[in-house]
This record gives sequence, C-alpha cells and structure tokens, in this order.
Amino acid sequence: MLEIVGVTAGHGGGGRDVTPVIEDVTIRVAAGEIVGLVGESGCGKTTLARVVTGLHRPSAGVVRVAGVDVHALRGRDLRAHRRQIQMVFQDPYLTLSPRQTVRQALAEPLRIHRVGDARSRSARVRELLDLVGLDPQVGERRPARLSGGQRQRVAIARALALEPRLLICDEPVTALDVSVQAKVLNLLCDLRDRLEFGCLFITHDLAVVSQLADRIAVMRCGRIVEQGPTRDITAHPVHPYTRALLAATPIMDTGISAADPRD
Ligand SMILES: Nc1ncnc2c1ncn2[C@@H]1O[C@H](COP(=O)(O)OP(=O)(O)OP(=O)(O)O)[C@@H](O)[C@H]1O
Repeated sequence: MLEIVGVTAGHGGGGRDVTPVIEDVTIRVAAGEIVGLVGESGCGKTTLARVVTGLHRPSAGVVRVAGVDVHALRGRDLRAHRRQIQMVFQDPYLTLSPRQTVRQALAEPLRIHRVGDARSRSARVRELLDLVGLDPQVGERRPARLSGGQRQRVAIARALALEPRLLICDEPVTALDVSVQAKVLNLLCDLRDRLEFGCLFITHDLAVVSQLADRIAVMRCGRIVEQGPTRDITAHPVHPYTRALLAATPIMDTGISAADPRD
C-alpha cells in the first residue's frame, strides 16, 4: 500500500535541501496494517508525513502509494491520487472549521470531490457518524461544543469520507486524556479491521504505538534505527535508543491489542 524507499528530505532555501532532516528512510505499510513511527520531538516525523502526502518533495528516494510514485504526478492526477491519502492531526481544529457544523465538515470533502448528490451525501454523513460511534444529533453541533475525543472522532470520520487507502495519523491522541486515548485507539483498530486501510501512526509515545501497531519503526535524528513487529521491538529491542525509549516509557497492557482490537 505504502512504500517509502530510501527517502532523504530537508528544509532549505531556493528549492535545495540545505539541511537534511530525514535520511535514507525506508518503511513499508501493507493494506490493513498499522505501522507506528516513533521518535522524539524534532526527529523528522512530520517532515516524513509531508513527503508521503506529496506536500514536500524528497531530494532522494521514492514514495509509492498503491504502486504509484506520488512525486511523479502533477495537476489533476496528483489531486485525484491525494484522495487516497488522508491525515488526522493532533489538533482537530487544523481540519475542522469552528464555523462549520459537524454535518457540514463531513459533507465538505464529498462536495469538493463531487461525490454523489445532496441526498446521498446526507446519507453518507449519517453513515460516517455511525462509523465513528457518534449520535446523529452530533451532526448539528460545531466543534467548540464537542469534547476532545468527539472532535477527534469527527476528524477521523472526515478523513475516511473519501474512503482513502492510506491514513496518516500524526500524534492523534497526544492532546487527549489517557482514558479517551484508549477509546480513540480502539476505534482506529476497529476501523482498520473493517475498512482495511493502511495506517502510518506517528507519535513520540512508544506506549501509545505499542497498543495498536502491527509493526514499529523507531526514528532518531531523521534515521530509522530499528523496525520490526511490535512484540519484537518492545520485548527484544536491539538499538540502544529503542532501549532508552522503553526504559522511559512503561508499556501497560490496556486491553487493546493489534490482533484483536475489540477485546
Ligand atoms: N518548514 C520548515 N523549515 C525549516 N525547518 C523545518 C521546517 N519544518 C520543520 N523543520 C525542522 O525540521 C526538523 C524536524 O521537524 P519535524 O516537524 O519533521 O519533526 P517531528 O519529529 O515531527 O517533531 P514534533 O514531534 O515536534 O512535531 C526540526 O528541526 C524542525 O525545526
């Protein structure tokens, strides 16, 4: 579903990457798989997410989504392809306008991409609310009248409106209370099972990612230092940085597991 192969990218003037932020990054995400990308603040996780969505051009390497090189596309092809890649951010206000009702926010991507007519879009909005466990009447509220967990559910529903094949979640539960975090993580696992999208889950928190990822890639200073199945990374970390992360992050069994997320 997603192949990031040998990607190097950075920030700099004049279109040239004078400061590489990520270097030689290779990560693969299969359909229906959740891969956690974990690393400390500033190590380059968000830069990598921007490269994957096509917003930031790498200076080396390739990103393929469903076999298509994201950075080889232009214009209409690029816009059409971007439908398949959707993002959920730490702050739902980045995607939700304070002026729109939830119903309007969920209908907007359908309207922009000319999916269906007004009636079928209304039906799809109801379906999306149900998908993320929200009552139909929540559709009439504005984001300010929702709890943090409800807002993130709306952001997830909006990201799923166009049935993407890849979901990139950038610190989606960092701002939530621990009990709400667990519910949102459970929801993501459940949705992945039902809809089979691939998911790149970005976080600084190894405890969070170990609750839902099938595999984990550990990033340090822009490089992947270790990756593998979640159980291997948490039980037998090889790289000293992964060991240090684990020592600083007690991994608790919260009842969520990648194998059977609805337990
Ligand atoms: N637009 C930009 N121009 C210049 N430097 C940038 C830009 N965006 C990010 N950086 C720098 O690139 C490095 C990596 O930032 P990035 O946001 O990718 O890391 P991150 O791991 O996502 O961090 P965080 O978890 O704090 O968001 C940082 O040193 C940051 O200051």
